[in-house]
Amino acid sequence: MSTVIKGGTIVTADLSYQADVLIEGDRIAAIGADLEGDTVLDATGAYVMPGGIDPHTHLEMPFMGTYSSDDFDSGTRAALSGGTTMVVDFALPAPGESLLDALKVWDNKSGRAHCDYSFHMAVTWWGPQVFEEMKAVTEKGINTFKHFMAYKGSLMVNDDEMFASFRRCAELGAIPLVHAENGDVVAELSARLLAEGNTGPEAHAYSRPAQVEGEATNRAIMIADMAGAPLYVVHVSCEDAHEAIRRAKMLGKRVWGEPLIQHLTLDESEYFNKDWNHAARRVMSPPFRDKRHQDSLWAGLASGTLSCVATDHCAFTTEQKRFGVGDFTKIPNGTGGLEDRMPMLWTHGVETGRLTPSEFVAVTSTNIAKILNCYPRKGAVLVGADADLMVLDPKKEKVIAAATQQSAIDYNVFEGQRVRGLPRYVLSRGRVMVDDGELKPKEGHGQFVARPPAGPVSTALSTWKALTAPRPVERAGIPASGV
Ligand SMILES: NC(=O)NCCC(=O)O
Ligand SMILES: [Zn+2]
Ligand SMILES: [Zn+2]
Repeated sequence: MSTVIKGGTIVTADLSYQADVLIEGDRIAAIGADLEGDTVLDATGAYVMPGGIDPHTHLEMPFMGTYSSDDFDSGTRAALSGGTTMVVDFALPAPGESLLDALKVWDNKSGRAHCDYSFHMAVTWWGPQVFEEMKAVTEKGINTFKHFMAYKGSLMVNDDEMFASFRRCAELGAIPLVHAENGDVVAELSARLLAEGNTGPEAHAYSRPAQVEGEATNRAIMIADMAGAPLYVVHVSCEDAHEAIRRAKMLGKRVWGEPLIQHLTLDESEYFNKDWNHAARRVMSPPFRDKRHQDSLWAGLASGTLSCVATDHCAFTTEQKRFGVGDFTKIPNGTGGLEDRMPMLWTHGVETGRLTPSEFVAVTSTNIAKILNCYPRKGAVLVGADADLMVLDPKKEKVIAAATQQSAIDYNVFEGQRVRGLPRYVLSRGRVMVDDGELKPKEGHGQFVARPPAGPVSTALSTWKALTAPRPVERAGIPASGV
């Protein structure tokens, strides 16, 4: 059985051109004019592009006394319905737990996935066992390790632990990721705000000013540089963090920054809404910022100083959010966005002229596939690549509404937004998952995508670090051993 996508404009991270795409089995078999196949998908007037890759999701994640409500079933249905064909979730060992045991738990959960997926491994504690197991984790096809610099008392790791883990990443050809907020300062500010009677969701934003993110981002960059590892900074929300990344990049450091669609399009005024539920539903870390910070993020995407747009999809129901009535520090942190990332970015990015269609492809798919070392299997429209594709109809539009979403929660932070540029078709390894706008999911279709270590950037950086490493100066008559 073959499928041909006919009459569309192929958009990749560097080119736009007219051609048909022939798919045989899981893969793209040919790209060219007048191709024939058993099934024909009409892409006239539409763009054929790599399916989105969301590098930052938390599906069924144990967090703040509960579990995020979207699992690999509802979460990947939401992904596909918005044109995302691969998600990368975080395996999260409890402090003291084996990394390999945590991986088994995530393997079990992901059996329900409708689209392909991979994992990052979180480093939530440090010791010889973690050091050893990191190697085994990379051998299982996970080349990224996440570190929380916030959430003091639960997931947070300290600088010495981060330095040790980053060094291990460098040795293994892996990439450390950081949630960059100064957890000590956040804990202090939170306690003070509560003591002063600031208990509502707006205090969440006050407790995490841009400085806590800027400081932690810069600290992580410097620690990674000293450890000889590249660095990926998740959910960059502000100019302070972007500035640190931009500066590091200009100095030749290997750093990537990931803004979220939420921070690009929603602002801090949400936290001052008189409706407690409205404000609490938007509580996430880092919090939403103001227009100056949003402009900085958009500029970063256009200029290339920021690399990928993610969602950090971590969805909690209103009932779960209400755990924090009377104490904002107990509101589960997280928002949804998997279904909305691509249409929101197309609408607010491409339709406004902030991004070109090729830049849209780069920041939603191709850049992250390269960083995670699964390109060109993913993130490409090339012969031999997985047929993970979206046919985006620039004229198709809808109004975002919780009532019609795939996500299991009872609201949507983008409720009421009119978006254009919706999927006409979405294919996951050749299977049509969205057919003329209608979702046709298949539970269990998703497969794990193994991502080997020692990608090109890690290899180049370790070569450079070896070349510039400290070495003794040989001096006549002075033995190196001091004897
Ligand atoms: N971002 C957020 O508030 N929740 C999910 C966990 C994390 O990424 O920090
Ligand atoms: Zn985070
Ligand atoms: Zn996250």
